[in-house]
Amino acid sequence: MYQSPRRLCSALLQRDAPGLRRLPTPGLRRQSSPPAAVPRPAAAPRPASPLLLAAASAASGAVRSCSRTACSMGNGTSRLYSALAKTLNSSSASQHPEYLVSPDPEHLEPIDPKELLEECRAVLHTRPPRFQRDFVDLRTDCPSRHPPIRVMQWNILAQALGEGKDNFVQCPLEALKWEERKCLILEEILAYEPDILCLQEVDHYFDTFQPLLSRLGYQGTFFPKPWSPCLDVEHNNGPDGCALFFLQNRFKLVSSANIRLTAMTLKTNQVAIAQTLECKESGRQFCIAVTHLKARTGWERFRSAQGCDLLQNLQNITQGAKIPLIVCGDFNAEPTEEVYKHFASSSLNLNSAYKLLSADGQSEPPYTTWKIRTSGECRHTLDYIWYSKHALSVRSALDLLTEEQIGPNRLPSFNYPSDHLSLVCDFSFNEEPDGLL
Ligand SMILES: NC(=O)C1=CN([C@@H]2O[C@H](COP(=O)(O)OP(=O)(O)OC[C@H]3O[C@@H](n4cnc5c(N)ncnc54)[C@H](OP(=O)(O)O)[C@@H]3O)[C@@H](O)[C@H]2O)C=CC1
Ligand SMILES: [Mg+2]
Repeated sequence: MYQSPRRLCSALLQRDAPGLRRLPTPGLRRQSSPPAAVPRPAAAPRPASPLLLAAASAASGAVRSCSRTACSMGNGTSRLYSALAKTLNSSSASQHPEYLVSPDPEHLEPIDPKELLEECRAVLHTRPPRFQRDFVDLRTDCPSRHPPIRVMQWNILAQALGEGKDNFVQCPLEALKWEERKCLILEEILAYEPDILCLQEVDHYFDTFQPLLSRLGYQGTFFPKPWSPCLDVEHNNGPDGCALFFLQNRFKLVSSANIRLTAMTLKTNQVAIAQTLECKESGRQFCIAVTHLKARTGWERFRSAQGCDLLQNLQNITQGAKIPLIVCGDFNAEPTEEVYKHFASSSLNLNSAYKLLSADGQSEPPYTTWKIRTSGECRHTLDYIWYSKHALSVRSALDLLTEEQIGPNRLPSFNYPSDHLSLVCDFSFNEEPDGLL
């Protein structure tokens, strides 16, 4: 049985990365006696229109050519609102066919994460406080010489699906307003400072996540679903898909593959991104992948086939497990499903990181998504972070929200932006991986 973890630690505080840029998150770090919720400090009121007007030019591309001289550092608020404000109507990814191409980071002015956080808080000042979650210390005996790699897995809920298709009957539409919900998503990312961010249901890549996260030092890749259901929603913002971001000061991109998953040799509507990264501190390479498998009951065999295809692709990329692997995803499958069993028994020697939060290390958490649809309450474990169990160790994992925190109306809510919880783990390389990875 899954039990509440006991070994709590403040991994946000412990996770030092000497010589590396860490994203400071004042006010979000743990206190010695953690409250159930993290209050947002009094925030400045939203700036007047001139700042929002400045946003238009930034998000429409001017930001890329805005030199330090032209945008003085003194006007940080203006620059941040420029980045935050929704000004682009990126109506479809067809406007941006080069999914792999990120703007040259040298042409993007860096954002101070603290300032971005303050901007988010200013937008969110009428919302209830965000929930407190703790990292659970899972450290094994073998200390690592290098700072851990923090990986975040999150189905952030596509804006078009949340407003148009998902039928979250207990969630008021007001709670889903993009201008505020995007700040809740950004706040969550800024709170946990992931080195690698694996997202599903991203339908605001080009106008929100790519420009902002690249200015925070991330390199991003987006692969939309070929027939995204978002496109059926009126006033959609383009297709949803998977996105993968990594911190450029920690990793070098070695190779990248956008994979359209097949099932029984047929091309499907589900995708994955797999990248080989090299750690700049240790020189060690590993593969990181993100996917979102087919949803809904009745599609179990289809998901299983998609999982087999993904495993085969990953086998090829890792040259039969010669480099370690981390696979993040919304698998849309409970641990009882065939696709889960394929991953658990694969020759790639994978383990599911969140099992380590259970007392016996063998049980998945009771839920990673919890929502109420017209059909009733849906509480499921669908999201996973798989890792090469011989080559990598999980040093800590972020605990899930409790039922009490989630509340009677479940997710999404005014406090939490998605129907899926984020999963966050700290990994380290084992110094001497035993035998085959
Ligand atoms: N124009 C065309 O020719 C085509 C259009 N399509 C469109 O795509 C859709 C199917 O695409 P596909 O990729 O297979 O989608 P999926 O069945 O995988 O689901 C799409 C999204 O719906 C969410 N979802 C899951 N269960 C429910 C539910 N009970 N009610 C509402 N939403 C739910 C899922 O969220 P989560 O993962 O969080 O559970 C997921 O993000 C079609 O319905 C159609 O709209 C598809 C093919 C061709
Ligand atoms: Mg969904």
